[in-house]
Amino acid sequence: MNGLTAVLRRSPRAFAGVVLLLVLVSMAMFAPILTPVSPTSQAFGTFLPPGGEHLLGTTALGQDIFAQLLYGARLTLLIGLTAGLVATAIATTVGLASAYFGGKIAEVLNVVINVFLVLPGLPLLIIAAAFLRGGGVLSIILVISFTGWAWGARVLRSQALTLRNRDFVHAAIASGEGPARVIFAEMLPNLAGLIAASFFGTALYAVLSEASLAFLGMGDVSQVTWGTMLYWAQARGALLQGAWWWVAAPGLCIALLGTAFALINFGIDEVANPKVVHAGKATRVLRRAVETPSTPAPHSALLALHDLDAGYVTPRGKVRAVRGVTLDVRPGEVLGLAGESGCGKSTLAFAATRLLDAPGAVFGGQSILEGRDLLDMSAEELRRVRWKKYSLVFQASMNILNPVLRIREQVFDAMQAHGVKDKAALEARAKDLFALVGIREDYLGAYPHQLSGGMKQRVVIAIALALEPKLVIMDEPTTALDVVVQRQILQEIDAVRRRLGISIVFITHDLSLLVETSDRIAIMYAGEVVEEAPAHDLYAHPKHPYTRRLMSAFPPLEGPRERRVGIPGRPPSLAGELTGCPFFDRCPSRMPGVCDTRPLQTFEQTTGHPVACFLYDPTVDSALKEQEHAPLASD
Ligand SMILES: Nc1ncnc2c1ncn2[C@@H]1O[C@H](COP(=O)(O)OP(=O)(O)OP(=O)(O)O)[C@@H](O)[C@H]1O
Repeated sequence: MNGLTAVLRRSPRAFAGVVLLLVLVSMAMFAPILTPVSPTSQAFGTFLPPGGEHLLGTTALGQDIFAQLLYGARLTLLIGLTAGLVATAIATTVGLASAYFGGKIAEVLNVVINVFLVLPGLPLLIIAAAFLRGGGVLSIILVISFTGWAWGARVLRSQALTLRNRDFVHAAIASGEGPARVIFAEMLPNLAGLIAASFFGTALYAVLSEASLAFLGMGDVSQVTWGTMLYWAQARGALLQGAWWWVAAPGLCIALLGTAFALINFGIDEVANPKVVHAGKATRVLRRAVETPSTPAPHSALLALHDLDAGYVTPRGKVRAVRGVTLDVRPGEVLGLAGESGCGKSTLAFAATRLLDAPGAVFGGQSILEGRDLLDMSAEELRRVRWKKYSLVFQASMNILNPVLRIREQVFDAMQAHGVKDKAALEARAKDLFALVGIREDYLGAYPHQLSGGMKQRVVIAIALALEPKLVIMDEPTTALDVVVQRQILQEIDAVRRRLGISIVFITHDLSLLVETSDRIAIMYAGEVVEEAPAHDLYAHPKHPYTRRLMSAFPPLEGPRERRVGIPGRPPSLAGELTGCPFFDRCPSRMPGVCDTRPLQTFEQTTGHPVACFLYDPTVDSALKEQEHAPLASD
């Protein structure tokens, strides 16, 4: 309704079209009031010209043309609007299904669309009408719908294909929404303008087709429509008899109806705001969650990764971006995950939550959440647990917000997909969540483009928290925002964590930020976790040479400002097998003959502070450990 008001307010053409359509509809509705004469009554003189008793004259059989026009509007409109509706429904279903499902289903549907597109319209219409002759108005509607849906399907499919790849659709799928919900609740509102345009276009086609069929005598000529009026005028030689009014009246009405549809169509095009329809750049915020525990995980870990191996299958072979990672996330803690860009942090997050899409793949290992291996779950089990047990927030995740849905609906969506139906409960929860992440509740009624980046990111965090998952994985959730907003959001995340007692995995390359916000920190390098320790311990006593280097690359939390040094060299390629320590080439403490030849191992000198470095291997000679080396590789 709001959409219609907007179209009418902003487009004079649409306004004119709607007024014209209303006039024609009123003619049909109020026909008995507007004329006392029956359209089939033959009680008058033949071929009487317009004027006097007969406003638009009479036919060869002495019927009143004005009465025929009013009553004829009923069937003509009924056929036009119903056929438009049916054809648009077919076009929308076929177009969206083809875009959503892809693969074999799309191939079959595309063949069907293309076949209907290449079949010549009018002959097909005539053959189909001849086949269904005698079926009355219903058969005419069916014939027109059957021949008129393919163009709309093709246009909708193209637009839906671009939507299908938008992040908010990926996010909706990941958050457990089924195909019907994704198609109808997420994609369809974005296509509303196009669907409406398709409807009016098809309705116009239907009116013209009905007129053509009737004119050719293929329709039900015993009924009064504007088309059959033309048929009888032609059959009785109206123009030869000089009775132009018999042809002009229905002809003009058909033209006016066509104009009304076309004007509305233009108006929708004008108003279908590209900012809204094509809004938003990228977004990568996904929200997900996991199901109930069957057995408690070892070490009471909430999430336990065991020897997780994951990466990408490329034409040149496998990229092993995550290499045998074993890591626990404990209840209620913030686990920070840090490392240089490209070390596999995001791949780890996606693999652990089973969200790694092709060409990504999990090559082995386990990801056990409350006793259940996520990697072993069926799609349905996974759908049930995602978002309810765990959720994810990614960098620029605000782009998962659907640009044409109000924020409220999108916050509700998450909860509704997991069974919360009561409107009052949804509203109350949404308000609570907004208070939690520091947004005024009146923004629930806003559209995403009315919010700043920081607010959108908070909305996404609110959505990720909607079902109070036990674990929220945040992959650079604030990197796209300015420092002040970043800090505020991080403080709020921490407050939420304390209040709800959830665990957070916080991923960033900013180690100093992690030291401030995390309970424990794991350092990743070349796909492996090379050091893991309580945040304060890691800050005060970093053990791995890589961690030390990483630490010195960031400003200290306190004390005078100093020039920071980067880490010379580059990480190794993850495409091949790595022998020994992956940091060997860049390590100032490397021990040739040890670090580059032995399989990497983890040593735990201090409890709770394991480190994958031979400097902590008690079997290695301590004299060897004291040598410093310049890095082999340089930037
Ligand atoms: N689609 C892909 N195909 C092949 N390799 C990929 C693909 N996506 C990522 N990689 C590689 O996987 C490795 C790990 O990437 P990932 O994005 O997980 O790292 P990251 O630590 O999260 O980096 P950043 O901090 O920049 O996001 C990188 O070396 C990257 O080049």
